[in-house]
Amino acid sequence: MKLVLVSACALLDADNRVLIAQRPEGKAMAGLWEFPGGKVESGERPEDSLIRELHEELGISVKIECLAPLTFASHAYEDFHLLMPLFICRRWSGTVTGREGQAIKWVKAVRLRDYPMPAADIPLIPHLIDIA
Ligand SMILES: Nc1nc2c([nH]c(=O)n2[C@H]2C[C@H](O)[C@@H](COP(=O)(O)OP(=O)(O)OP(=O)(O)O)O2)c(=O)[nH]1
Repeated sequence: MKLVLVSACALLDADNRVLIAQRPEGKAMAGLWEFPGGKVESGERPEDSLIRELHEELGISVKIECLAPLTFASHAYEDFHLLMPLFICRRWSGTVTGREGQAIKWVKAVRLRDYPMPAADIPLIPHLIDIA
């Protein structure tokens, strides 16, 4: 099966709220709430890919040293296997904005289960609760 590498980030605010974004209509898994990020392109480091996506999707600038690895998802979807490192980030510049029209929300880690997320993300929630 095809292995797809996706970098994702849990942005955490001063109250330990986590940022989630809603996948837009027309995309696979539309309507589900996800951690910002995206596919790592060939030749790209996962961290650089994430920094690029955070800028494109949310309009913020993140320094590589502000990304800390938390855990990863390894999940078999029907048509591909997802390997997704999850970083956390508490420091960025700029204001978080849904630049691609996506809804965004700051949510307490213990409330993440109230938002439908992709199957791969469910096992990540306890890790975020642990650090909150
Ligand atoms: N960014 C992100 N993607 C996730 C999460 N959980 C999860 O299963 N995914 C999946 C959804 C997609 O299949 C893939 C991320 O791809 P993407 O958002 O860059 O690309 P896409 O689906 O828009 O596809 P494409 O049009 O770029 O090919 O990882 C998550 O928490 N965040």
